Amino acid sequence: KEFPPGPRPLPILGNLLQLNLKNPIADLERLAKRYGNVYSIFIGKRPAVVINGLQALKEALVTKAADFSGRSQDLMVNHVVLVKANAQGVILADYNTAWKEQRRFGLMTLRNFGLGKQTMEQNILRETDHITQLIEQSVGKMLNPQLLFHNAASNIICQVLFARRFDYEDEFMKFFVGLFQETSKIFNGRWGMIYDSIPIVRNLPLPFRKAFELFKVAHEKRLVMVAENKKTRIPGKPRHFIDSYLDELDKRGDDGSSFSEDQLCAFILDLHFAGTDTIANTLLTAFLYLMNYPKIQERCQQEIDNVLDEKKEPCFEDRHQMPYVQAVIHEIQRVADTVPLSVFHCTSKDTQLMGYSIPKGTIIIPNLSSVLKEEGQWKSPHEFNPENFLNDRGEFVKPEAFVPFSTGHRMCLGEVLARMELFLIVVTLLRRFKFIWPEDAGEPEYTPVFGSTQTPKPYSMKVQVRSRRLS
Ligand code: HEM
Repeated sequence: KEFPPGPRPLPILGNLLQLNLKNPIADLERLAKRYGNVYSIFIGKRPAVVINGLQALKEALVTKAADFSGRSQDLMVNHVVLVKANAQGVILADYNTAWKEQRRFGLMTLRNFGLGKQTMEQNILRETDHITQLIEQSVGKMLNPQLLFHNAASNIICQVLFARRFDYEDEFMKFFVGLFQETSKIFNGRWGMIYDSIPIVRNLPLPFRKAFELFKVAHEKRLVMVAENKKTRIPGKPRHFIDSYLDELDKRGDDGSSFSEDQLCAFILDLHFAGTDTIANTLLTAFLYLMNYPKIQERCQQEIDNVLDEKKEPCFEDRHQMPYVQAVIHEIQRVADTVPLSVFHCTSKDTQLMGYSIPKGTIIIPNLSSVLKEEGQWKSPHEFNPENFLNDRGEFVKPEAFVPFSTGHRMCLGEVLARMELFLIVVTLLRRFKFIWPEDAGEPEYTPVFGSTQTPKPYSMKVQVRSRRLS
């Protein structure tokens, strides 16, 4: 059995020059046409296997999850995270007991702080009320929503982590939102690929140093946050994620487990990062499309008005009465393609995939983007069309190829929170406002800016009030 085929690598550079480093998605698609759904590329000297299409993705991440759920430990992103913290958190932790312990704790704590309960919905609605007020102030003017959604998403996850929200002008808020926006474009972007491919350039003063500097400052800020929190904490009475983690640390003492304050700092940065940039970029995509497909926007508004009627605000349960809105939100996530190459995985043992041999330690690139627009899986793979999620009776259905959160053991830990946020924010804003693409804005640009998370190119919107506030 052979290693997957792929373009011939150059010494030292690997396949660096054969990929458009600004946005390699089209090149990865071209290579799949030439070499098939499982092929190899070289990141410098290191082999990586790119997995395309649902069948191969499922075989790797679900059927053979135990072999394919590791994380490479020597990419730029690992070095950046480790620059100060002595721990990898959960996103970058390898597939081992430490990751399992941290992930289980994370899921349980998210549940305790309101997932599936009213508290989380209330937090989301409160933040949505805040952005509603800011949008109201922009009626009749041009509004750039770029920071608005990042600030809102950041505050929602901050409620879980610290039980507090920040003013949008607060330095803490501005620093972290800026950090997420900037570094998410460096990691899988051109400079990240150069760093990963050519080790001798790593100490040069190139743009990737910025990520190291920002993460150093981020770590200092986390330490202050944890220290301040300790002053007011009452053991056994957790108010938020940090308290719960410190309680767990007390309980475990020196039991040799993976729980530590370094881990805590890395974990809260993971959740804050993953919970902000993904949601904000999906919301930016949502309103870009809704403005440019006004009929779809109106149909959503009709359904929302019918279901909510005189109800003051929506709740997550309302989604079951709103199949069209559900279909639209899922279609937005499909075209938003927010995390196109997932987080890279790594094989944890010698294994096989679709008949090929893949040795332990090989970087695995799950090309989620390829599945989200795979022909044969969708009614309209290359168009924005909510029918992709509706059956003949107009009921909401979710095809198996809907994998924006990935699949298998490493699947997104924040999926439920993300779905709740997207539904409550989109429904609340569409109920209250009509969003209009400005006449002088020209043709919309749908191709996003590539990165570990993708962002729509900046745009402005016009807003009209369409319903009164209910009390
Ligand atoms: C639209 C929103 C979101 C999308 C599209 C998304 C997507 C993803 C993807 C593709 C992965 C990688 C999975 C893999 O390695 O196979 C991931 C991992 C992760 N996500 Fe999300 N995510 C979203 C929101 C969130 C939120 C709100 C949180 C925080 C509560 C979060 C926390 C995480 C964490 C902690 C991981 C790492 C899981 C692990 O390695 O075990 N995500 N997400």
